[in-house]
Amino acid sequence: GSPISWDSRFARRATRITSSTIRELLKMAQQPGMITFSGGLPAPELFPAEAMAEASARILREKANQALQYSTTEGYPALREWVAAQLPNTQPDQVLLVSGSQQGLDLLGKIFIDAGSAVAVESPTYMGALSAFNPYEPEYLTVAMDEEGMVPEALEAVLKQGPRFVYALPTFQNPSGRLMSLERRQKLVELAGEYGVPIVEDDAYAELYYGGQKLPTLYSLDQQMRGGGEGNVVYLSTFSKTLAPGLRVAYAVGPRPVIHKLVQAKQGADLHTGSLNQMLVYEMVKYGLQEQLSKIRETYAARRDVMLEAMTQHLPKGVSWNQPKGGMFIWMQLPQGADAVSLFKKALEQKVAFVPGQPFHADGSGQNTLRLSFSNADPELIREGIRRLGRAAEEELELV
Ligand SMILES: Cc1ncc(COP(=O)(O)O)c(CN[C@@H](CCCC(=O)O)C(=O)O)c1O
Repeated sequence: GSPISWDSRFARRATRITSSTIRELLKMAQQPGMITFSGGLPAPELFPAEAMAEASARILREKANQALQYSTTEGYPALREWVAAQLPNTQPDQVLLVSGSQQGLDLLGKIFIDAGSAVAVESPTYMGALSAFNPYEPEYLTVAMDEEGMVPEALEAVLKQGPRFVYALPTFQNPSGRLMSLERRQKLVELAGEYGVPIVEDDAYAELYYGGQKLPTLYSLDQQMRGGGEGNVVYLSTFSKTLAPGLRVAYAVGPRPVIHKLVQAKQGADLHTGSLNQMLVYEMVKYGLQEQLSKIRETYAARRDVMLEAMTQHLPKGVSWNQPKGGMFIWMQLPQGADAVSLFKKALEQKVAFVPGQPFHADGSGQNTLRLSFSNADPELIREGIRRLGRAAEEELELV
């Protein structure tokens, strides 16, 4: 018979499933000699591999059955308790361990989004969230930001349209690096409460702050505003940026009805998060992560400073960027009219890679923006990579 046209056989939602720009670019950046600032990858030299080797050997010697058998969807009890203890007024039965916060985003899309539902997102926002939500066919309402985060007037105009939830990254936002001010956090929680719109707080970079003190989570501000009780915020965070992303262990915390529904959705997705990996994560965090966290903060802050200095030295005028106080990313704007994808191609010729910014914009804008990750290259590579980027940018901007 005639060859099968699979495209015509896929479900309608499959047409909303496209490849992750970051993952595709990471593949292209595999070329020898390439310096890549693409993925938000932790520095591998900081993985506590030796301690993990000992801990996993001990787990397999002493608790092989629990580590290798099917386990509960909710997650490893001791780790649930540990996570609950990190957040105010939170019980273990409000915690679900997930296979990366990426799975948390997918499950949240699955339980909250119908075809055509309005979903409020920042502009720009984490493209992985858009990839997770897209198959459920939402209509995105984008909320403008300034350096302090979402602009309240823009947020209120969007909340009035009754979105299923607001997806917010208040702490060292991916991709913009922005830190939402306390005042804006309070405003967001108040307005969302007033309009009865749940908040999904993605706090992947909570611990990656370089100087300055931690600001309260939306989750805790919401608790305070309500004087305790179950709030309006589903909180996501992960062990990927502080321990190891390859373990795929993260967590969702929130009101019991939401967590219960997420558990049911997860049962149909992957039954449960890897048993051994959860037990290993618990062994690594039960005595605290302070030593690991201070190593990470010191290393990433230094790499950020080297990149910022090199950018000042090598990038042509007309290019602008932020000074992130934490996280892994520097967010750059080319002059209006310049095209970051065209620059990306010239940069590949110079053997340097980054992530063009348009895929971070749910409304398709952002053609002149790009994201650079500073976490996964040593200072010498960062200087050389930015020198190369400067050459590519000179070429690109001559044409504008
Ligand atoms: C805001 C935000 N939320 C969730 C995730 C996914 O983290 P998990 O490892 O799934 O916990 C991430 C990870 N984003 C990285 C990782 C993607 C890299 C890759 O696809 O390999 C990035 O933006 O480059 C994130 O930034």
